Amino acid sequence: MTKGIKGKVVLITGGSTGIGAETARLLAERGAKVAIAARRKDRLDEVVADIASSGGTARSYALDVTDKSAVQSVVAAIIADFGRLDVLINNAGLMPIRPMAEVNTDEWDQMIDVNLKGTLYGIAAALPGFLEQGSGHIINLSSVAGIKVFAPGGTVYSGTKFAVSAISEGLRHEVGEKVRVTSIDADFSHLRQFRVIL
Ligand SMILES: NC(=O)C1=CN([C@@H]2O[C@H](COP(=O)(O)OP(=O)(O)OC[C@H]3O[C@@H](n4cnc5c(N)ncnc54)[C@H](OP(=O)(O)O)[C@@H]3O)[C@@H](O)[C@H]2O)C=CC1
Ligand SMILES: CC(=O)[C@H](N)C(=O)O
Repeated sequence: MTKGIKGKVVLITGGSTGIGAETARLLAERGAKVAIAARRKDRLDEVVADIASSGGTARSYALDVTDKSAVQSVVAAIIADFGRLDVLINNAGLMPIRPMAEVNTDEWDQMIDVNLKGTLYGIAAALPGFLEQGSGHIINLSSVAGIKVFAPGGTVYSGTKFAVSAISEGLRHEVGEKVRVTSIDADFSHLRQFRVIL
């Protein structure tokens, strides 16, 4: 892979809002060809229109990252549309804040499905192609909550982010000679849209 982001094809999951959408705008401004994927196609299309009006290249793909075969299909569609994939940013994630004592197993499932399994499905869809082409970069959004447990309230969220950090480190050990693996321990961003606030 040549150095620099210009001309690279980058898939950003959770690109409809927040950090994903802003990253898409920034990378497109720097010359990347950006593919953004999330459930809300209308929001994705607004980001794509924004990028296009500034002269950048972007396409949107409706995607629920909890659907393993849909993640595979979107990666295949991006390769068909752009000719290749160079970078995967596993950004889709959610952080409902709630004490464990409330035992909201639906939210626990959601965080595990999106933050953890969604990240793994992204890796599963992109890694074989990256290994075959001998290059690629997988960037996983972890968190400071993946280093220090964010409790009370963010215990399960932290659990998913500890797992994302562990998987990133293990993946780097296993494939790091061919594929770059980065885990971003992001701190609080004003972009977060809190879905559940105590
Ligand atoms: N903001 C912060 O302070 C920090 C954030 N992070 C991490 O950064 C990432 C982005 O956070 P942030 O920008 O704040 O979050 P937002 O809530 O603003 O955006 C989350 C994105 O994920 C998408 N998403 C949620 N569920 C799914 C799903 N099932 N399939 C596909 N896409 C999905 C949403 O799109 P849609 O609803 O359209 O599907 C949206 O685009 C997360 O992984 C978060 O944990 C880490 C540390 C700090
Ligand atoms: C625990 C936090 O608020 C962290 N910044 C995150 O959003 O992951």
